[in-house]
Amino acid sequence: TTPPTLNRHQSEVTVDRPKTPSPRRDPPPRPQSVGRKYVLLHQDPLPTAATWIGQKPNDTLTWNGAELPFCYSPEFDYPDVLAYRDQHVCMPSFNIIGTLKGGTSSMYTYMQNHPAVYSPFKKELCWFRFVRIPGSDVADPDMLRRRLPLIPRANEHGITGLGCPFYLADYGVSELVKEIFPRLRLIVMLRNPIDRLYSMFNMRVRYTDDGFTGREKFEDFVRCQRGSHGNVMCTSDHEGTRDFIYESMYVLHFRRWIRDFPLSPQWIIIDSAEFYADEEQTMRKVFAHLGLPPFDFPNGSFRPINADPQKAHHIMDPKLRGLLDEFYAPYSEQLYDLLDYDFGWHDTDRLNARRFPFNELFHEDGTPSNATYTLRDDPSIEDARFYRPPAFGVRPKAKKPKPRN
Ligand SMILES: Nc1ncnc2c1ncn2[C@@H]1O[C@H](COP(=O)(O)OS(=O)(=O)O)[C@@H](OP(=O)(O)O)[C@H]1O
Repeated sequence: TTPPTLNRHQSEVTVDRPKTPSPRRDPPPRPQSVGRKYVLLHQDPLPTAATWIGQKPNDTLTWNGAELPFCYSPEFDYPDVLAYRDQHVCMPSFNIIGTLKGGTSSMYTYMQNHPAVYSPFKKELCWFRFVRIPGSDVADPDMLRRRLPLIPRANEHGITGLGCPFYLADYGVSELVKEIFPRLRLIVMLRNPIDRLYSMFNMRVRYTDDGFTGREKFEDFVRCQRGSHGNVMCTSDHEGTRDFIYESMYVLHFRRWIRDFPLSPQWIIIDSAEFYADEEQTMRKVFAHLGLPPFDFPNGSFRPINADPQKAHHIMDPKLRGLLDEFYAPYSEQLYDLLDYDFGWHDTDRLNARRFPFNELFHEDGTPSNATYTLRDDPSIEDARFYRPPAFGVRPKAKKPKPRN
């Protein structure tokens, strides 16, 4: 067939194709459940799910003696919105949807080392975050397909995938993913919620964006991230600046996501601590689960990406850490129940001896309740100075460069 002509200003491209049976009208049967709830990478043996990756071509291609998975083709089962350029766009097979500061950039980078993984334009193609902004040029559905790797027809063995760790905590993304990429592998890296929060804060201070000046103290930030007048944790109403504290309440995000994607081997859930401790072993398992042949990483491949260069720029007060431990423990425990796995993030013996009614802060569906809890109960935090970030989108003015003499 002649390749379709592409007009960038057209939103739909008509393609003349011979009348062959359409996989969209007559989709291949879904694989049966493999009997496990989901894939947590400590499980051994891993459930095999390689058949989910793509349609098998008639001719197989092997690499290092193993058969390679097949790049998703728009002809396979994707909606028209992505079906152009005929078979030449490789659709994502996986997306690292969370969690921010969980080691996602390293995971993404290490995955790109595999010869059968095609690299898209960049990691954070967060298409579903922007698709709903009316009147914005980023709402263009061409945005995603223009940035996906183009695969020559003869070389469609291999997969591609994206990394948008914002998605886990975003509202409304799971519905869109279900609509557009119903079989996307959802990779989530879960890090100790306090370390994640601290890492997130440090990055913002380092980059002085999102309204940060670079002089914020972690205590002030935690005390009132959203300027909620001294109420501890200042939980989000999901507007404006991202709520980093809320982002670490993983169970709330999972509850939303599993409405559209029940726990199944479509999920790959990774304990970041285990990944940091042995990157190679984790990568081996991720590749195996994606149906990719094993890959021997060259020496020196596991340099941490996005590491905070000045870890000690502001030391976390141990009392504050204790308070955050108390705050997050109930959410983490619910996560352990949901995933049937204890990440061991909190000092549970100490916490069992002292409990705050944090659950009252949220309704079952994760929306904040009117209940408040004040830090005044904690004698370690008395001189409250409230940090109030400016509204989202307001950036400090760029400094004018000094004129040279
Ligand atoms: N291999 C390895 N070993 C140990 N630690 C590692 C590794 N890879 C990433 N990291 C740490 O993960 C943090 C960055 O996470 P992300 O890449 O997900 O950040 S981002 O959301 O993409 O900005 C960042 O944490 P902090 O240094 O605490 O900020 C990285 O140091």
